[in-house]
Amino acid sequence: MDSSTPPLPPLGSIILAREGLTGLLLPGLSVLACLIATVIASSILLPYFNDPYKLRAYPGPFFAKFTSAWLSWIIGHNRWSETVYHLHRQHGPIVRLGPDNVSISDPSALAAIYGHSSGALKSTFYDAISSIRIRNLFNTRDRAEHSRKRRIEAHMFSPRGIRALEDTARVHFQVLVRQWDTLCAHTDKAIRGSAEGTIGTVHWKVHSGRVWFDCMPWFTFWSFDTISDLAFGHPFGMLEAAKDTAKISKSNIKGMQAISQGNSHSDEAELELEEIPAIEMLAEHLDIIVSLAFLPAWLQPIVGRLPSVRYGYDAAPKLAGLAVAAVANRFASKTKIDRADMLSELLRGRDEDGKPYGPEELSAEAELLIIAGGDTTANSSCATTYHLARNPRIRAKLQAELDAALEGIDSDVAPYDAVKDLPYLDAVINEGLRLHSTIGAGLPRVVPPGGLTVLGQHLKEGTVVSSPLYCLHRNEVVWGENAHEFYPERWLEASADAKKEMMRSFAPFSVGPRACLGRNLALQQMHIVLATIFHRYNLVLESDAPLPLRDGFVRKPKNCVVGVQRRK
Ligand code: HEM
Repeated sequence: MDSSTPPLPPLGSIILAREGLTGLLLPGLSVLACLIATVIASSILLPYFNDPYKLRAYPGPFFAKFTSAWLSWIIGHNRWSETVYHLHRQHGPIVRLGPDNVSISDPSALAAIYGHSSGALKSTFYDAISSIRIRNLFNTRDRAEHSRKRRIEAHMFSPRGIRALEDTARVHFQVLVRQWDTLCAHTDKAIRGSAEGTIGTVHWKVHSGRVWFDCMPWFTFWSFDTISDLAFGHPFGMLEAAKDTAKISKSNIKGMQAISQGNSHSDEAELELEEIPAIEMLAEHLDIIVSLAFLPAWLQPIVGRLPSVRYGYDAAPKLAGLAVAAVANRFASKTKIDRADMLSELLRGRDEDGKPYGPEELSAEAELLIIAGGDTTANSSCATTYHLARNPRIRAKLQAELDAALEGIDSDVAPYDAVKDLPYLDAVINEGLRLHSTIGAGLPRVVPPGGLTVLGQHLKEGTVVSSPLYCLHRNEVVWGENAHEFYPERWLEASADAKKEMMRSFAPFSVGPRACLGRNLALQQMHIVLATIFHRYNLVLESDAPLPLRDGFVRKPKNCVVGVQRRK
């Protein structure tokens, strides 16, 4: 043995030392454990017994009485709207969803909670939904800040503003049709009636005289390319590549600097870029932050470190990078500033003091357009397509209407003017929005000082209250026994009184001062895409199974495999 190596201590002394340590550690740990248990117990039990919002009388799940973690758990497991729906069926129109949170499912609740005179503002839930430090139109909770932003942005979403973007949007319908035509051509080339392959990342196969593929990615590629082109003047290029891919700035700090400097040495900002799967990342990110959003703010970043949620939680800077790169490129290229798109409108926008948006605020608003506009339109179009592919009678009736309206029009893409007032197409779109309820959850608001009376119940200031759209859209009292069926005729057959009741319960874009700003654009896009697809192709489902969904803040189809054949 090396003489410099200290001799090993006798075994007995190691045991004694350990016991000494344990003797010291154990009482310390027990005190700490007791302290933690006391803090947790008092933060859960005290509010329950004090009942500061006077919600104890309302029924609901046992754990919801004590902690908002119950609702987080439900959202995290993709069961938000469905769970709240079943709770209302079980308990009636008022259900407690958390220690300070109540859900009211009644048509009168919509105006009372979200209407112009309600006074209820967005809750802290919206603080979690931001990837850029500065707030955007959607997540700002301050009334004055919201009014300022809404004034700046409202006219670009007016019917006239949207019509001005139609030519830009048309290009992406054409690419969608070209890609689907290429897929359909495989049917003729298939040897002994079968073949398979991939285009980009989307798999297809031919059998039974049709080409079969998942149409959900195609709707998202189309919608994200359209909105990125309308918003930034540059599509992501997903449709052409048939792949979920977008370029972002590697460093948002450098991106912001490039925006501030507005360098114009070249046509593009000198930024290091990287490619990300933007749609997948956005979906993961939204799922995670929304499921954590009802937890206390200090707890969210701690839970966000867990390995199972880290990828989605940490995606925020990358998603911000989408907008930062696009805005930086736009600033670099002075020539493109005058292009007719939303970024030009945002750049021109001034508040009443003549102040324009700064670089960070501009990026925050541009990012919002992608997040709010891309996913929602794609999900609504895909869900409506699912119901049409599932119902041959309804599909044939729609196709007869489209054939008559588009006869003699020499265009692969249905012109909006030709399809915007078709009664059956309108009914199909309303029915798709009703039954699917793309945003189906109750949008949380805070009861203002002085309280709020909803459905005869006085709610105390500070209570979080919502009215779930999915439940209102499936209320059998309003929609009848077939409320769960896709039945567009209900919109055409209803008496004037019944229609009035239906409209009181129908709010796919929400109502009041925080209602969807992109409604006109979404409806225009849905009219054109559904008319174009169902006029040109016949679509059927592979199986009659229910549409698989991620049921979070946005109800997103996971996939929708259809068999497609050219009609024209
Ligand atoms: C079918 C498609 C769409 C549906 C179902 C939908 C639904 C909604 C709903 C329910 C809200 C209220 C959210 C809340 O209070 O938390 C909302 C807000 C908003 N939506 Fe949409 N939306 C759609 C498409 C779009 C599009 C295409 C855009 C723009 C590109 C857009 C932009 C916005 C904005 C900016 C807000 C925030 C408005 C504010 O707070 O003042 N939406 N949307």
